[in-house]
Amino acid sequence: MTPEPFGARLRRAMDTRGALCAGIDPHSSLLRSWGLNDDVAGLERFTRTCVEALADRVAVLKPQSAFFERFGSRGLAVLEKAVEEARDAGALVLMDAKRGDIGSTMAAYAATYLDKDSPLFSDAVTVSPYLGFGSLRPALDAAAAAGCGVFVLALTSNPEGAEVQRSHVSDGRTVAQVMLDHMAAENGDARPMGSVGAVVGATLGDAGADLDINGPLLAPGIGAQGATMADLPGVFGPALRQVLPNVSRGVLRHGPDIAGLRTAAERMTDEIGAVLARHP
Ligand SMILES: O=C(O)c1cc(=O)[nH]c(=O)n1[C@@H]1O[C@H](COP(=O)(O)O)[C@@H](O)[C@H]1O
Repeated sequence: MTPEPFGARLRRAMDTRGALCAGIDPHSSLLRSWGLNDDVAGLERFTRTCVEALADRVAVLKPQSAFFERFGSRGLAVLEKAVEEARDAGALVLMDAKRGDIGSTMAAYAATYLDKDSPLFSDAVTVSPYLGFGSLRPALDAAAAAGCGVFVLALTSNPEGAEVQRSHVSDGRTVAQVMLDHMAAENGDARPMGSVGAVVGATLGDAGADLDINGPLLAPGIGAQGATMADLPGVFGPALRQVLPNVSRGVLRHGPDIAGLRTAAERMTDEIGAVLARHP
């Protein structure tokens, strides 16, 4: 049986649970502020609390792989368990791995995150196209076959990204626009939207790019990096309904109290709902 495409699953999750992607980023400073040690036991406790508080209510959970990898195999075991439990509780899991490599190695990354028999099998994964969009082909194909998604970095939230992403290619487009055009071609006219998403920082002020890719637009940068939900219409314009705002530290700093985490996530979800209501 063909699996339901990620774009359709995400659209439903955003429409029913609200458009929020909550990050699970176990920074050592956050572990300490939660009264936990910066060790595997602290990581496990932190992660379990996030999943328990949020997986049954937010549309998407985005664990940042690096914070788990830094503890080696025992950190990865915590991540594997979190992915499984979060998916069981109804959240879509977007693995923030930002992988990008030559095609043959990309196939191994695809097998890691997008093969249903892998212990880290996730609903979607973040990838970097800056080895050339075509290098992502193994991940794009694996995602399509498994009903998964791929979020491709386009215009990142950090100020350093512009020197690469805003530079121009010979036909006058920016590098980021070339990537966005590839994403639009991948998504075609899929309904309700395609499964290839773009990452576009909420911090950008004005994206200055054509974001009409018929796919989701992951918008990190809200909260700790200074952007707010109210900035989203200015950045995304007519593509606002495709936007999936990501908040990590802005929610996590309200832990370890489960109710505190839930209230923070609900407030963020309500804020994006209010922004969408004002910009129908
Ligand atoms: O792909 C991402 O998620 C991402 C892309 C980007 O351009 N900027 C960005 O901040 N992120 C990630 O989004 C999260 C933002 O975290 P907070 O700043 O704590 O909300 C981190 O996990 C980043 O790695």
